[in-house]
Amino acid sequence: MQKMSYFFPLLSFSLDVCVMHAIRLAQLSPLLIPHPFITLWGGALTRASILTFLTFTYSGGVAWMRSFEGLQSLGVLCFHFPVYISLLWFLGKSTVEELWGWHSWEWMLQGYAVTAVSWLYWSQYVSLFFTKKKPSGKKTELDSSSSLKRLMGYMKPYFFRFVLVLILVVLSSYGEMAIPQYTGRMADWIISEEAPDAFTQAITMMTLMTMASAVLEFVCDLMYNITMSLIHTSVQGAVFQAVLKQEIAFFDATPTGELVSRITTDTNDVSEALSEKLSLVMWYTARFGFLFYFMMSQSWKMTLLTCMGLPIIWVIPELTGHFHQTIAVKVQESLAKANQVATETFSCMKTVRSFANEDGETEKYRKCMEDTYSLNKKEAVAYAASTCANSMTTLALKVCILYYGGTLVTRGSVSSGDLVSFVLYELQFASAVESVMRYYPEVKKAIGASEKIFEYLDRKPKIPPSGSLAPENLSGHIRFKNVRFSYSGKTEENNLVLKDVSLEVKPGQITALVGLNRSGKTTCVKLLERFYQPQAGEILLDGEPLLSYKDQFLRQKIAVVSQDCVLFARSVRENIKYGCEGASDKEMYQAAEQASAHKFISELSKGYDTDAGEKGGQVSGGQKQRIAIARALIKKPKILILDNATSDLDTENEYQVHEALTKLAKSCSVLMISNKMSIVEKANHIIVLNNGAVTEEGSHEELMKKSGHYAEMVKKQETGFNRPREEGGAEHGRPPSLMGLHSHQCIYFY
Ligand SMILES: Nc1ncnc2c1ncn2[C@@H]1O[C@H](COP(=O)(O)OP(=O)(O)OP(=O)(O)O)[C@@H](O)[C@H]1O
Repeated sequence: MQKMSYFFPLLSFSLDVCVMHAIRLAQLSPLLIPHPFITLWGGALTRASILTFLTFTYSGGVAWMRSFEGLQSLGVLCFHFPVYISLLWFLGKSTVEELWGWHSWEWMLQGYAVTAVSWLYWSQYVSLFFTKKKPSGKKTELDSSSSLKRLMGYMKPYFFRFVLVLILVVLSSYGEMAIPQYTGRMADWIISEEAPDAFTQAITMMTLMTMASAVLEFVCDLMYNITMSLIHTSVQGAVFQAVLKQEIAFFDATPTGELVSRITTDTNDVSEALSEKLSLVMWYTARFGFLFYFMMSQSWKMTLLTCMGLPIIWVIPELTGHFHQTIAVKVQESLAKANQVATETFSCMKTVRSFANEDGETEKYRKCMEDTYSLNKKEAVAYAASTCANSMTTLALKVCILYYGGTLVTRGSVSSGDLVSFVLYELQFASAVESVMRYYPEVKKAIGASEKIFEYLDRKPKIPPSGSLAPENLSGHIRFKNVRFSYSGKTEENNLVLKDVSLEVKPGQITALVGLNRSGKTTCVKLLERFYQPQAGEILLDGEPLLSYKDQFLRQKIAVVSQDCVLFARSVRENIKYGCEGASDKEMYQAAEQASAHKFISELSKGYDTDAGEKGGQVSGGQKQRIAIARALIKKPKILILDNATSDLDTENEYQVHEALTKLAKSCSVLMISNKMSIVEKANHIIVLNNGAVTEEGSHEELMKKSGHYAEMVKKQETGFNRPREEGGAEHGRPPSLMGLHSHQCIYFY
């Protein structure tokens, strides 16, 4: 079957030759002699039908022939003569020679050459603009077209600027045509020795137009790049905003690096491609248009010859270049092999020496280098051949154009100046077409890449809509009623992090939530902050579902300080006033006093204006926590949550903070998560969480009497089960109320 398909082109060609000869004979019949156009079109139709019939019916046919490209090439082969000859007739040119000679051997082979060139054009270049190489198929096409629409949306506000840019591109490109155009005129002047005015006029026009073109190009580039930077900034801002709106689970699942890369790298890549590459595509397309127009106006025949030659001069160097590339890769591999031998030998030098194998290794290395040398020789030949093919094909096209142009000048069809202009146009034309072909796919790729950015812009955050409640008097009474929750969203018992949790945090009290690690304490806080939604049960605030409150209102009323509290790389003042920029300095000092932070902040080099450093790196852990507590207190919250926020405090500060909390608790609810029993035992109410379920609750004394989980935890601390972190360190300066506490109060539980 495979063999048969090689036979098929030969069969088609033989059949085509027979058909063409049959048409030639038919044309000589008395019936058709007076109607050569009927023979021309009828013959072409017959030829096309027979070849198509063979393509579809012959079982050993080549599949490519049945594809769109195959049928298109067949169409070019059969119909380019009728179209060309009819066009000549339409333009009033003589067609006798063509009408009676189109089926000759010479014309027929020429027809195959034209078909091959047109196929090259299509497959290598034209199809780039439509369907070429789309491995992911339809979706990519759709994606890039919808991305393009979205990008256009961002360009809309600058519509008039873009129109102006386009006008400037067109005008400036037109101005660039002055040099070839007037050089041709000057050549004509030299040959025909016209009046000196013509020369001066040509040189003046050329200078003026070129200067105007350069100025317009400058203005255009400036305007375009500024506009693209504006678009870049607005896209980047929109992506940043869209990312910030996402639910916390999205941030859990998406690595920070990826988020940053989308906002910076991806938007930069797209913007760069659109600023640079799109601008080049615009310029070269405009140049291409003018060059083509001027070339056509000089001589359409020479233009056709140029267009026929261009794919050949691109394809041949591409093929030789490919050969060179393949050998270059082999050279690299061979060098890597030699390097490996050297590295291995040096790293195992002791083994080599002990086996006295220095000569063996040298021989091995020499062999590798010999291989590299022979590949280097091949590479040098391939490089030379590639360079030579490049210049030879360019030269061949130039010679063809000059030869053909010379013939036209001799015949008087074009002037010598026109030929000079044409050659100069042709020089720019080849590079203009090549640049459009090169940069257009890159622009398309960038537009496709913008899809990734729009993915974030389009993403709807999986957060329930904000409620409407924002009562003036919020007491801060929290109730968890049979709350069940899992991070994965799965509701099977073994996936649940919280299992039917019911608890209450009352205003005017300090409530402590304790439990072993990973028992779900922080998860309760995250649910209170509405970072996640419980799968079952409900959370009530002052008797109303948490969801019915306004987002902004809740963020104001609930303040959370966690152990891993983050300070921003800003001044301490900005950190404390974060989110409460309107707060006065007096309020800031008050909050800092309550958090036992005022003294140490005042002692910092620049006081409240000291930079906290990256992630608060300029201050110690305990100081960071106190600043974070001050940041929470300045909000005057109705619910204050301290999630292991006092773990890094020394005893004195811990005492002061606790005093402040006790005062604060009178006007709000304080929920404290801590494994530091010295603090926990002072809470009004203690809730013990074990493996996602509430196992005990009550005051310290009540829980100790129960001898359950809580009592066990206290006992473990007392017996020093866990690593002590601060032994006796608080003796000096310990405040009276903390003096004489049990030993467990100085032991931290992890
Ligand atoms: N973002 C998350 N995605 C998936 N699982 C999580 C996430 N955060 C916490 N978990 C898991 O939920 C469980 C409870 O964690 P949580 O942080 O609420 O416990 P905890 O009692 O506060 O623990 P610790 O005292 O160690 O802070 C743990 O098994 C933890 O691995």
